[in-house]
Amino acid sequence: MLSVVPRPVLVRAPAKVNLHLAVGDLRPDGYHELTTVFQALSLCDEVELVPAKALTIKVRGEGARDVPTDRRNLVWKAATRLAHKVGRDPLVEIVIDKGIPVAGGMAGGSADAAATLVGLNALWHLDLTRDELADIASELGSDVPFSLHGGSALGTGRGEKLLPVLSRNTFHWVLALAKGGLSTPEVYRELDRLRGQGQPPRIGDAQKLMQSLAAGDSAQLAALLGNDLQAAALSLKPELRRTLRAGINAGALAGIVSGSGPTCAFLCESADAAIEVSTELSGAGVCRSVRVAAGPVGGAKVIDLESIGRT
Ligand SMILES: C[C@](O)(CO)[C@H](O)COP(=O)(O)OP(=O)(O)OC[C@H]1O[C@@H](n2ccc(N)nc2=O)[C@H](O)[C@@H]1O
Ligand SMILES: Nc1ncnc2c1ncn2[C@@H]1O[C@H](COP(=O)(O)OP(=O)(O)OP(=O)(O)O)[C@@H](O)[C@H]1O
Repeated sequence: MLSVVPRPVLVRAPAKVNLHLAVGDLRPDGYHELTTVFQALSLCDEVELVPAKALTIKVRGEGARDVPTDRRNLVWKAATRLAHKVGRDPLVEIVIDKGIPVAGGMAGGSADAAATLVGLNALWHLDLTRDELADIASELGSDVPFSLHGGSALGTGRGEKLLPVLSRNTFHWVLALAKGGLSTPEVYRELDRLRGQGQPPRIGDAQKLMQSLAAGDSAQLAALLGNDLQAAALSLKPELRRTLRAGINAGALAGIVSGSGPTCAFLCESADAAIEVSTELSGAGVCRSVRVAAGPVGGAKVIDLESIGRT
């Protein structure tokens, strides 16, 4: 008897940078109230899903050795939670190809979780709406809803409540990947500690920044980038100060720690400028490696295998 080989589903999901990350007070549930403006970047993870006899996870690519392949992986949680909701067993092999730095403050695990939700929705023909997927996403992590949403968005609550933000033009970035990662909860704790000592000053509101996005003006946007977690990330990894200085010296319009760090994101005037900055920065010896990226791009989405030459 002929057995039919199941077709895999391939999903691509973007990294994010927080253009504005205003951290409010610590809530009783252990999260901080946020006002953040996210932008999804062309740096991506790819997640391939295929029916299997049991739930298994394989990881390859950027930093794969540091990613667990058991129930600690956010993808495991995404698959089991979705399967439970729809009353089936998560019998699927999931292969994650990492392009997003691990523990880099760019929502790599969240991208994979969002990709898994989108991928299983397709593989199992569930027809769940984006809103239904977003509800499950918010149970998995604060950044997961944005990884689904993509584009540019204003995030409130713990970052999971999203409103789309108008953005004109493409923005060009250089990302400086650090040696080693930072733990997100530790960075938030460090900010609370610094605030307990009366420092550092808080960034203001996001109105002007959103206007600069709507105008598509990168010079204006550069002047308005802000991240309350930056002081905490710099306190835990002081060498990032050199990285931020080196990006500016290399010709970037502005540099910022991405989310909880330690990746530093540099906004550049154009695609050509980003290539020049990346070349100079990689020669400066202030980071593990550099990447060029553009944003905004869309959220987690299924890739047509034929469109990439796979039949
Ligand atoms: C730094 C950011 O990437 C900015 O977008 C996010 O706030 C982090 O989002 P995430 O990695 O999805 O984080 P979660 O998995 O939801 O939370 C991990 C931990 O980070 C801290 N956390 C996270 C989000 C938030 N609004 N306040 C917090 O204090 C909490 O200690 C929490 O236990
Ligand atoms: N699919 C995954 N990819 C990467 N890390 C994962 C994954 N699942 C679990 N982890 C664990 O989570 C930790 C943080 O990973 P991740 O790459 O998501 O951090 P991050 O990009 O800093 O997240 P964020 O920006 O959302 O705070 C890693 O150290 C790793 O052990």
